[in-house]
Amino acid sequence: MKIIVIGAGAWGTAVAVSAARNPAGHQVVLWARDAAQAEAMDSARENARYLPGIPLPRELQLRGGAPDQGLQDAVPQADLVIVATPVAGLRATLELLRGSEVPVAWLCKGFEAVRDTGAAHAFGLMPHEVQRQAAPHLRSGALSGPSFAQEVARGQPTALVAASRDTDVRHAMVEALHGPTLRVYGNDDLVGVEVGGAVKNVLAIATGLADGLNLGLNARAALITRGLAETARLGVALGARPETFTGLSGLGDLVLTATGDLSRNRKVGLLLADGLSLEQAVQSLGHVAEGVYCAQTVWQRAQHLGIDMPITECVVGLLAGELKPVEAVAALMGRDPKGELL
Ligand SMILES: NC(=O)c1ccc[n+]([C@@H]2O[C@H](COP(=O)([O-])OP(=O)(O)OC[C@H]3O[C@@H](n4cnc5c(N)ncnc54)[C@H](O)[C@@H]3O)[C@@H](O)[C@H]2O)c1
Ligand SMILES: O=P(O)(O)OC[C@H](O)CO
Repeated sequence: MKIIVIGAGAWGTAVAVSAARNPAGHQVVLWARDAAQAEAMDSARENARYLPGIPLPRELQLRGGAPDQGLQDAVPQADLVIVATPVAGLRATLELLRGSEVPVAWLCKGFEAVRDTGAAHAFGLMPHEVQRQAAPHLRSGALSGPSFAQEVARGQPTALVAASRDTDVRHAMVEALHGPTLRVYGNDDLVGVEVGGAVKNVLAIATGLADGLNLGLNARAALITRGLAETARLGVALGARPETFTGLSGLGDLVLTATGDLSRNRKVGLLLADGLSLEQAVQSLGHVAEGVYCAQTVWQRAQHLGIDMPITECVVGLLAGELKPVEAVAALMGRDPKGELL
């Protein structure tokens, strides 16, 4: 296959490396938005800024620059385009691909913040809703699941989920990436996969904070399980199937991100517990932590649908500086008793 990966951050680079190493012998181009970054990666054969220590396979081609500097000409020849920007860059990238017949997969995990577009809709959108506005005829889907870039790039065993309502798009994602160290499962529940991938980032901030405050392992397990319950409540209200939330993009990614110290979202929570401001925490990461940007929009969608998401509500209050950690704990523990399955 001919594969173009747009976005040379940690995850785009890891996925491009993995596809280039696939025994099927794909031709893979990694497209950085900055031509100088592409040149630096090409001469060092490493993405020193976003994925240091991982040699780029000889077969992987590095390109970069504005889309009119070759990207738009290359797309029609591709069999799959993978968009690896953060959610904030998804709309603009999909607008470039509007009209293309090539299957497109996005890797970002979050909901679009209203401020990204200035659009008049009342709340932030899920990635597939952004696609419907930006490139309505695109054949597309999401690639998600528990996957730290560093581990995928090192070839450590990983399982992903390829979500699309279009069977051919699911197959293109599986064909591009399924291999000896990467299992890619198909799922047609795009809403469920996107909700799981977005909300786990918010919940990982909560567990990072709880762990940083030494609230204990019981608290962490409670946040993960009750966090999954509120994720599923929102997802089902948005049209997802409940069983998706026990799958790779639900339970799988939540456990990984909430407990794995490679997570940037978890790190934000740990840094906030250390007393850093949100701005300092985000600055010190050097990478995107989508939970910071999508907590508010997840909460807006939940409110709009009348869905109770108490942990997300606390994270929103904490990130906005309206709630102190001790107040958040008191708010969660002080809720009225209720049935577990409600
Ligand atoms: N890193 C991981 O382990 C991992 C795994 C799975 C999914 N993801 C998701 O993939 C997405 C990208 O994450 P990452 O780890 O590569 O981030 P990163 O911070 O390592 O890199 C971000 C990349 O996006 C580019 N970028 C930033 N803002 C942009 C914009 N507005 N438009 C276009 N490009 C922009 C940057 O130049 C950089 O190349 C996120 O949504 C993240 O949640 C990451
Ligand atoms: O580092 P995080 O918190 O953005 O998480 C990375 C991946 O989404 C884990 O699956």
